Formats: sequence, C-alpha cells, structure tokens
Amino acid sequence: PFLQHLADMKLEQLALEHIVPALRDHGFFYVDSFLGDEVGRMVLGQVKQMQCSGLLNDGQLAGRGLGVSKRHIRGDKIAWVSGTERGAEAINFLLKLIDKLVSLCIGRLGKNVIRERSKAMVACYPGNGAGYVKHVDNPNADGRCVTCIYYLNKNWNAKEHGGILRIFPEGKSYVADIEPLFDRLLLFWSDRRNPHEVQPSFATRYAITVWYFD
Ligand SMILES: O=C(O)CNC(=O)c1n[nH]c2ccccc2c1=O
Ligand SMILES: [Fe+2]
Repeated sequence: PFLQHLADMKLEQLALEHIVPALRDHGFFYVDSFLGDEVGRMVLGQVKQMQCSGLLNDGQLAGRGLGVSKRHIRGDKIAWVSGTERGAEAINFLLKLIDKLVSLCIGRLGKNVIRERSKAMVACYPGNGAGYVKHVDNPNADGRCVTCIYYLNKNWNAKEHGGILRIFPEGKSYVADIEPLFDRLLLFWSDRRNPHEVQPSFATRYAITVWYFD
C-alpha cells in the first residue's frame, strides 16, 4: 500500500541520513514525534493500564548499600513485555517499528546483522526523587550493542520534574542532557562508550527500553 511504502521510505531516510551518521560520530541520537501524538497516546495508555493492573513491580531499591538505617526510597518499577500480550498491541506496534529502524541502521554501522532483541522493559520512576545511578548498560560485552529508549512523558518540564538522562560520552568533552519527552525515541551504543544516569525524578516518568544483540 502506498502509505506503508511512504512510511518505509521515511524510516529508511531517518536511518541513513540521521541515525547512522550520529551513532558513528557521537554514539547516540534521538528523534522526536516518532509515532505521532495519536499512536503515542495509545502506547502511553497501555503502559498506564499495566501500572494500574499492578504489573510494574519494584525494580531496584534506591540507596542500596547505604546500610539498613537509611530510608529506602523505591526506585524504578519495571515490567518485561514481549508485545504479544493482550493489551500490549500498541506497544507491539512500537517494537516492530524500532526493529525495522535498527535493522536498517545496523548493516551500515560496520556491524554484522542484529541477532536478536531483548523483551521490552517498561519502566516507571515514581517521582519521589528516585533516579538511576551512573552506569554502563553493557560494561562486559554481554552481547547488547544498541539501547533504544522510547519516552512517554507529556508536558515534561525538566526544571521542575528533573528526570534528565545524562550521557557522558567516552572521550568527549561534553555531556548530553536528554529530557524524557513524550514520543521521543533515543538510541545509543550500550557499551562503555556511553556511561549514563537518570537524574532524580519528581514526577512519574515512563519509558520503554529495548536492547539489541549483535
Ligand atoms: O530511563 C532512562 O532515561 C535511562 N534508563 C537507564 O539508563 C536504565 N538503564 N538500565 C536499567 C536497568 C534496570 C532497570 C532500569 C534501568 C534504566 O532505567
Ligand atoms: Fe541504562
């Protein structure tokens, strides 16, 4: 169908003209309005529904290792989604689109083909000041090569809500502060090239992450 062909061309253009050069030169890239408002809202709705159904369980205990005396603030809550679950149709549509986009890029990034993808990790930071300490997603070559994060936060104002993803690109003199804005898709190399942190969040902060293995 003509519209599908048009969408495929746009995706290929995004991959070749923007993502591939950016991943090569800077190691990360984000695109806004990835799905468009209507479909983005459907994904957000399905994530909120998961939260209401209690599917988002506690991720990590924030402030761990600070001894039992410290009040433990709850960190991110997460759920692993394959996309085939009932009520995850819009999430599945997103995952298939990201799959297509990444496969368009990988061939041209000197990498071999993408072997597989993780399930989608739906994460919610509760907005109690919890964040995620500076880390590398894949420090020890576990096979993950690209991290993709789709943000779902409408009217996010980092000055008030915090929650910035700060990337410290290895060997670069700058840091990249990325706001977790609604319908924004971020891609970055999962290895030691991209240490990153989630700064304390003071509003509920939703994201869907997938990792690609080469
Ligand atoms: O949400 C973000 O902007 C970045 N988020 C991360 O870097 C991040 N990285 N690794 C994780 C592992 C388990 C649970 C949550 C996470 C997590 O939010
Ligand atoms: Fe991470």
